[in-house]
Amino acid sequence: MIQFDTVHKRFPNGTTAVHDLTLDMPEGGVTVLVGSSGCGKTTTLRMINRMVEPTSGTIKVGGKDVTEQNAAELRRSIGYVIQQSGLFPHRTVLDNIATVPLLLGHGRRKARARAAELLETVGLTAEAGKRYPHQLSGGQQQRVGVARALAADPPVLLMDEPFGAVDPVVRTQLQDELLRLQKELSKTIVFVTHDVDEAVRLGDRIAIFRTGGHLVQCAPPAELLARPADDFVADFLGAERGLKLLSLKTLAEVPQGPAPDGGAWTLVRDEAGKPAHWRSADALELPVRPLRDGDSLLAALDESLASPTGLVARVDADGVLTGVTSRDEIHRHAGRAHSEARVAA
Ligand SMILES: Nc1ncnc2c1ncn2[C@@H]1O[C@H](COP(=O)(O)OP(=O)(O)OP(=O)(O)O)[C@@H](O)[C@H]1O
Repeated sequence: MIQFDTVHKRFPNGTTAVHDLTLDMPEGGVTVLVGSSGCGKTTTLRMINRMVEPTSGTIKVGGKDVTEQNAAELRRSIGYVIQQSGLFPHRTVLDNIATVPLLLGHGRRKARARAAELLETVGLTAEAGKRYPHQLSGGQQQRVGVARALAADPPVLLMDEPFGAVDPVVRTQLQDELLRLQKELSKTIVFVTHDVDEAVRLGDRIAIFRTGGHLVQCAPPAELLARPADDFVADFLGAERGLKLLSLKTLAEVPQGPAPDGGAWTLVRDEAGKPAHWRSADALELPVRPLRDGDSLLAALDESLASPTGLVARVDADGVLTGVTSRDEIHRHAGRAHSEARVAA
């Protein structure tokens, strides 16, 4: 757990970057800091590992006041990932990842073995480990940045716009990877972003700041989307709040029925039982895009609107058809998700 208690940061030039911040960031969870440019997100993050010292107030990590710890040791015990990955250009990828274990006194061999293991964890090949950072794509460099931050197995990970410089497709992949890793590792993560969708996707809690370093609201994404504290938060979350809320719900809770066979549409399957295509009564064939239980209600809504059949084909983890769900059923659940969120908030 990271605890901010009335933390204030005023820089020598008179700028107040963080204004009396009191905020708990739960252990093993992802707390996302969002807000417009200059509202104090990075300063908040950097006070946790003492790259910036607060003017007043206290910050505790795991119950210990950070100012009472040696700053260098503290920094080594907290992973830190930034947008430009911050890799050493003249060291190979493997050596970049091994840096912190080496600093912590692990022998060279052990540090490199750990680095090789982490390469795999973040989805890179052993071959990539032999290259230099400039020989990797932006997305791959970010993966290396994450691997390096994880190298000392720190309980806390600070991530400052880590995926800000990559294209949207790679960004989604990196977010997926982080969610997968987090399921295994349960780190206490503080994540800064400008992107509301990224915040909703990754955050267990989202803290919204406004200029002057004021915290406006901190809540789980569903609560924030259903009940923004004020117009500032509502505007910040954007016009599609309702759709974003559906991105948090999964298709698993929506019932399914048998696939149609012989009416206006037939869902044709291959020998393995996987959906192959839709066939109309007059033999028109259309592609099918099946969804799994873990897909979001938003994806289901999108597919139900896009599919001329008005049906969403559903498959199990192996891609085998389990049934179909109608557009009406999905709409009903979407409406219910909204009313439930409003009541719960
Ligand atoms: N070293 C410094 N000296 C003076 N002012 C600073 C310093 N660092 C940051 N600031 C100011 O403090 C305020 C908060 O900055 P900070 O970088 O924390 O904001 P941010 O929300 O992370 O912004 P961005 O999203 O643009 O990265 C800004 O007005 C910034 O100009």
